[in-house]
Amino acid sequence: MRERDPAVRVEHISHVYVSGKSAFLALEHVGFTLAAGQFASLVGPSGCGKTTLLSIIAGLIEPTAGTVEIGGKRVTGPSRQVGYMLQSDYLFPWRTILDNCVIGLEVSGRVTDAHRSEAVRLLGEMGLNDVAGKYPHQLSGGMRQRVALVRTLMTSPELLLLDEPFSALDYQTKLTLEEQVSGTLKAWRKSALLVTHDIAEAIAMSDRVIVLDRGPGRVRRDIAVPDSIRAAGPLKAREMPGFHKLFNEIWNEFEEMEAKEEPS
Ligand SMILES: Nc1ncnc2c1ncn2[C@@H]1O[C@H](COP(=O)(O)OP(=O)(O)OP(=O)(O)O)[C@@H](O)[C@H]1O
Repeated sequence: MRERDPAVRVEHISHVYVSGKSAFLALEHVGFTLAAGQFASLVGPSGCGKTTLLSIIAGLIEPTAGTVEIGGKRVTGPSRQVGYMLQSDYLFPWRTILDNCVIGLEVSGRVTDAHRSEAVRLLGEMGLNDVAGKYPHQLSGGMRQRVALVRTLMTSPELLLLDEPFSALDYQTKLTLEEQVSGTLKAWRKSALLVTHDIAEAIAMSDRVIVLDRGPGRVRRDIAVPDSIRAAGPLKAREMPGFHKLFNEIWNEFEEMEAKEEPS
């Protein structure tokens, strides 16, 4: 990636799902740019196309129109530059935690002892000491999500796509993980796009919150999170002045979208 290339450039993305004779416009003219090292959240009403957009950026779905560039290169299919982390951790139950962590590298035939040591070090950084030889069923949901993050980071992606990775966790675990993931991604200078239904989580973790409009999805608002909130980190962000004002601003966008939908 050249110095000035953004992590992601999404231009005029539209997507139509076709099944049989019916067609459904899921996204229309979506465009935004994410600078290298930035963390942005995508929020919007259920069904507005957030996962579709993430899948297009990941190269898993070809858009009907428009282009995506990652690190200055046009996306034409899945790429090693992108790591995907989902609500479910998708760890293989028959593999140890360490073997799960290096699976992405193993697939491309490049696992070394140094990689295994790095995975153990990263697990330790995420507060997971002494788990390398265990199996996924021996770990809690929050621990497994941390393993999933280590597995994602092991392939050295430039961009992480996070699709509701914390939504299945209890509140306390979720806050702890938000803090750990955010700290790790900042330390590694990774760019990330997080899809979440949780407005507080979006503000607490991000440099920007992108609000998608009710279907067909379009960018409705692109809101910068003030420096004071960003600098506080996810846990403390919620106590910062300005947090609730921003929360209400985004909440009002959702209310306006809902009001527009209601039959007159
Ligand atoms: N394979 C598909 N075929 C047809 N329609 C689809 C398909 N996948 C998604 N859709 C529709 O496209 C729209 C956008 O779906 P998508 O899952 O991207 O929304 P979302 O914002 O992620 O939803 P949620 O917040 O509920 O997870 C929805 O109306 C959905 O029903």
